[in-house]
Amino acid sequence: MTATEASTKLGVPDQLFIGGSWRPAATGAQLDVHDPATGDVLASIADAGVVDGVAALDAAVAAAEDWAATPPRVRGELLRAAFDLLQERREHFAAVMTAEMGKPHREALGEIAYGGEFLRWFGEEAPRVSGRFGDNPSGTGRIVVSRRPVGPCYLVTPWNFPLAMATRKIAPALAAGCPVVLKPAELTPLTSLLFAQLLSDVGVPAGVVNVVTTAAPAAVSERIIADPRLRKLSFTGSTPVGRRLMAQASTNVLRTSMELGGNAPFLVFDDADLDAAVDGAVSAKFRNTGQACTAANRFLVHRSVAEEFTARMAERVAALVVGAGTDPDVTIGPLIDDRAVAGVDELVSDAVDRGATVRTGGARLDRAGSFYAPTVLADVPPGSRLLREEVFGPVLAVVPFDTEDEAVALANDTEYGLVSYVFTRDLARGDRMIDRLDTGMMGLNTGLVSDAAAPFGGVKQSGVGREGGAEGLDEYLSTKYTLIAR
Ligand SMILES: O=CCCCC(=O)O
Repeated sequence: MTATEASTKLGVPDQLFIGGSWRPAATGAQLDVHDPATGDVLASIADAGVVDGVAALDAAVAAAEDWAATPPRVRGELLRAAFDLLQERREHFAAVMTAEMGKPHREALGEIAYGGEFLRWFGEEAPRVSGRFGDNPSGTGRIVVSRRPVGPCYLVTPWNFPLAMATRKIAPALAAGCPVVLKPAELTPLTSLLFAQLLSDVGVPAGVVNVVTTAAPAAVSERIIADPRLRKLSFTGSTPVGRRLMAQASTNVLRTSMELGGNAPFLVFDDADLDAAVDGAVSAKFRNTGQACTAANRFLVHRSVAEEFTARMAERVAALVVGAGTDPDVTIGPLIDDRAVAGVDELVSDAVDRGATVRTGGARLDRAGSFYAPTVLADVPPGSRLLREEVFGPVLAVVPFDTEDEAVALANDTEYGLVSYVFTRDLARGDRMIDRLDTGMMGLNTGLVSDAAAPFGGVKQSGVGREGGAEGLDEYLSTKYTLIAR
């Protein structure tokens, strides 16, 4: 089968979506998309260059005024229609996500439920944008504060959640009245093309959403970000790339939202409910095969329960079923590619060389595709790279601690500050952790915090800005103050 036939079989458009219509790349170039479970080519789609990126921005700029003037209720109802149609098409979306990203089918359905909620939530928020007014203190005029859409936005999304990261940006932008250019990751562009089709089918006007898929993201992004007509950049991805994009965005003083790397601590105190902690650890670590910025990276466990926790985790993790995401029994899919497998293996070898003990897993799986065995490591020594760097794979590293102060110091000993997880039955201690842990989000007795109604985001080098909740809409609005003279 040729790649193009495969693309047709997946039922995904294979061209760029610009100004409401599908078109090939100006150069005719094609980009191959691979199945991480087999390494086979899944589809061959348009590979945009700088010229296409500019055309997409042209289309967004042309649509900006009308979209900003579209009544908020109408914008909200389009988002709600997109939510409904996504539910109807969820099996198709799940199949495409599993094919291009590798996540197990049930996780793909979970991502559709999660990602869809951004459409529903921001559809409901669109008519609720409000301002304020009042007399100025000298009594010479009335202060009117209103909120306006920031203008054309450039949205750059990662490969690990191909739908949810797109809806988390597109939905608030559209609710606020901003047109967008979406650039999905080159490893997983198909879901975004399918989503562009869905938005077009529900009647989102031409030019409001444009999608450019490209194997040259740096060049395309640099050109779009340098364009003075762009007003906002939103990026989810690694901290090094985020830093570079922020520097580029500074030239035109763009509004930026950055969801960057994480190195989440997962604290288990001696009074924790260990059943809940083990369940929480499975979701905080093994969701998406550990490929999430929110994935727990360092399991800090009180010494008195460290052995029991580790033994129970090793048993649970050894029972996870690894394989192609299309197999309904599979709970752990492949990593995104072989480079990712090599990176995980390096970090595990480094920890083991320094004295960590492998309790289960610990090696690449000897089979075709990019698979790494779900792993539990005990007694990971300080100085191990695993404790400093984001693993982005199915590796759970346990570090024992003796006191609350030591646990907090270890948890905060990182340049990142996205999320932390705390398991304790002591409410006062849980409350103290809210103040003491330097992260933008915290799960107290839960291993999953993501929610369309909540502000997702980090502190320190995990980023700036929030996505989701009322705060997520603010990111796409600017504040306008008018003084009405008396
Ligand atoms: O890598 C970051 C993706 C965020 C996943 C989530 O929203 O839970």
